[in-house]
Amino acid sequence: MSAWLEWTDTDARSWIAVPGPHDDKYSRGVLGVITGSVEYPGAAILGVEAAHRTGVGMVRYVGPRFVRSLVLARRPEVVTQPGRVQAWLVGSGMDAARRSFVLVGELTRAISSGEPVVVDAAALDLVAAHTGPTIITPHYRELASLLAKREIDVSAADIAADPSGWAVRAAIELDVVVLLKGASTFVADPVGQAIVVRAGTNELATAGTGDVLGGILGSLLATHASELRTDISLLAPLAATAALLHGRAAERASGGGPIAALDVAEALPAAIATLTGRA
Ligand SMILES: NC(=O)C1=CN([C@@H]2O[C@H](COP(=O)(O)OP(=O)(O)OC[C@H]3O[C@@H](n4cnc5c(N)ncnc54)[C@H](O)[C@@H]3O)[C@@H](O)[C@H]2O)[C@@H](O)CC1
Ligand SMILES: Nc1ncnc2c1ncn2[C@@H]1O[C@H](COP(=O)(O)OP(=O)(O)O)[C@@H](O)[C@H]1O
Repeated sequence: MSAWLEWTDTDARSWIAVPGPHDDKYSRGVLGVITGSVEYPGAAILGVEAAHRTGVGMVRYVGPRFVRSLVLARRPEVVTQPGRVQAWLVGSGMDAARRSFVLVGELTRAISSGEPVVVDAAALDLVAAHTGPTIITPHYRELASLLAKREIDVSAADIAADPSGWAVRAAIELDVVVLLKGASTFVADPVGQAIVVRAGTNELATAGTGDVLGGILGSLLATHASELRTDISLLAPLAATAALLHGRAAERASGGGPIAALDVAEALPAAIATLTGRA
């Protein structure tokens, strides 16, 4: 039985990298992104927007060609040339049933690159290829189908009834950090770290907010890539920090009213300024 640490603003503060005078775009970290598809291009835009607004040296978007032009139309600062990256975000906004052979190869190469990686949505079934620091970001249905592929008979309803227990079980079973999404977010790693994040608003129950979370987390991994190389235990607090930041940005965007996912991404800079005491 894990003892769950409730993550606070004070905990999260020190996990957000603030650039200094000696930083440049490469020293801050480059996030490689393979997300979006003809079916779900918006997920790529949401993740890229959130990554930029969390603070990162560069976003290198190398997802499907059709999506690149849409991402560039929204964010001209995105680089679409392949090249070195310090972390990856893969899988949001894709349909596993429609992945091409080439795309599966690209996703697998990123997951097995040894760099820190966030594996979301339609790349979850490829997670066994991981070789470096890896976080998966399923919701209940996604975790249920991922575990079913490993012959663990569990439904989304079972996971909803015991999300903390299933987060721990999945982290051990898959040997990765699990960030299990829901009204509360449970982060578990294979060696017993267990963190719950309750920041946010129920208004987050709207399409695309998970894609925004992926971008936030990718950004935090890219900006901590050198520390992660020597200490994989940093993944869980970074994941919890991403969820807390996501929640605080959502509260700010909502102000008590409804939100759309892009509003959450746009509220990130102000949420970070407050959290890091620079507001
Ligand atoms: N703007 C975008 O491009 C967005 C893209 N998204 C992407 O969409 C893909 C699928 O994500 P999901 O979380 O939906 O995947 P899930 O596989 O969890 O959900 C799909 C299932 O939801 C159920 N469902 C569909 N419509 C329903 C309805 N009207 N009422 C009740 N149940 C219904 C069906 O059983 C369906 O098989 C992911 O790749 C995700 O990243 C989502 O994040 C939403 C926003
Ligand atoms: N009722 C809720 N209250 C608070 N947060 C929620 C609620 N429902 C979902 N969330 C959060 O919203 C996000 C939804 O992500 P996800 O299910 O992947 O949606 P999408 O695939 O549409 O992006 C997650 O961060 C999750 O923790």
